[in-house]
Amino acid sequence: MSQHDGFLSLKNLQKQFGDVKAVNNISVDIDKGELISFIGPSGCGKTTLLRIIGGFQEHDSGSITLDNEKIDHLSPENRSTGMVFQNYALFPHMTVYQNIEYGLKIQKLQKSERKKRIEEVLSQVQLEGYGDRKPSELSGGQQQRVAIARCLVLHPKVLLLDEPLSNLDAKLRMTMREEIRRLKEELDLTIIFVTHDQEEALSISDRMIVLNDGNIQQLDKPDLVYTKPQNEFVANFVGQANIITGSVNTSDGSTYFHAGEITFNVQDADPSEDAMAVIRPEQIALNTDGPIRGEITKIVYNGSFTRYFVKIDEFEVMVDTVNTAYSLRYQKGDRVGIEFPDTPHFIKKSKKEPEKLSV
Ligand SMILES: Nc1ncnc2c1ncn2[C@@H]1O[C@H](COP(=O)(O)OP(=O)(O)OP(=O)(O)O)[C@@H](O)[C@H]1O
Repeated sequence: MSQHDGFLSLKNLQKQFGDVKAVNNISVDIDKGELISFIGPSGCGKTTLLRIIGGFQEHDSGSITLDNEKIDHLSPENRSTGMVFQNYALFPHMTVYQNIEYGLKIQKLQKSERKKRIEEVLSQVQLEGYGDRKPSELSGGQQQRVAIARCLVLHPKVLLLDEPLSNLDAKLRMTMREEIRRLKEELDLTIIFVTHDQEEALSISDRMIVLNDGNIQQLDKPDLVYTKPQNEFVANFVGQANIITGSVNTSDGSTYFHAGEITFNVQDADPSEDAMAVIRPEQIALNTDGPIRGEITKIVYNGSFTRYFVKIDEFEVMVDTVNTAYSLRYQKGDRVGIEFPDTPHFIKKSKKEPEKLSV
């Protein structure tokens, strides 16, 4: 094994359905105890990739190793991977206890050992005392915990979660994110977490894999995906971005980026390239007397912050301002000064026109 092989190692995984390359030559090394999310728009291949790892979908080529063992040829039950499905897939006629016991019976564990393990896992997911209930007598969040408990009780090496929180309301989603992080820390679990929700991926992951059309667009820690997106797709899919296209040139030994009235001093850009500056809405400030001026064309109130759309020459930028008791409020039609960050993040201009994405 090379020193780069991870606890879970995916090598050149490939899966094609007809003409669609659902998973296109994906290689990733995942560490033990790491929570890694697969994120991307509908149809980008995240569920297919997860199902391949869990053994529910055959791949065309490539290999998977887990804890130094090649697992490609093993059936799902023999892989030491536990999959939690989006709809939980609990048996409705069985109690919580029986649902969790099911896999242990298949493994032919003795009754006393089963009881010990079930009590332990019910405590881990904070459902002590719920063993006799049927799934229909539980809230969505509690059903989710049972689904996770049913996997954990089998002591999997990797937990595979397919959009696990999508059926829960916004508040419960936040609680369950913390619960999943707590379980990961307490049990040193390795978790793969599929979601299309960028905010969820940013807040729960140790690292995230942004996918599009079966390809990895970026694999990084959440803060780097957000602050240093590798391309226009990532900049648009994870968070909201002002993407300003400009020209790069050199004068007096320094390299500059120009877009209309806006000029940035750029350290690393290649002067021969068209570049794009990626500026998050909260990185721009509005003031009353700055030199770069624009007009407010639209205002969207979001509770904790207000988003202003500001037209400067031929382009428009989004600006988010936190709503404090002291923040200035502007009106539609106001002329304002616009303060850009000193050093925005630059990406190379995409060769093809980006797809329009709804996020
Ligand atoms: N069994 C199948 N037969 C044919 N095509 C499939 C099959 N499963 C997936 N696909 C196609 O493969 C691509 C990736 O699908 P996949 O379900 O992995 O995407 P996803 O990112 O999980 O999407 P979603 O968020 O909508 O679940 C899509 O174009 C999909 O239509």
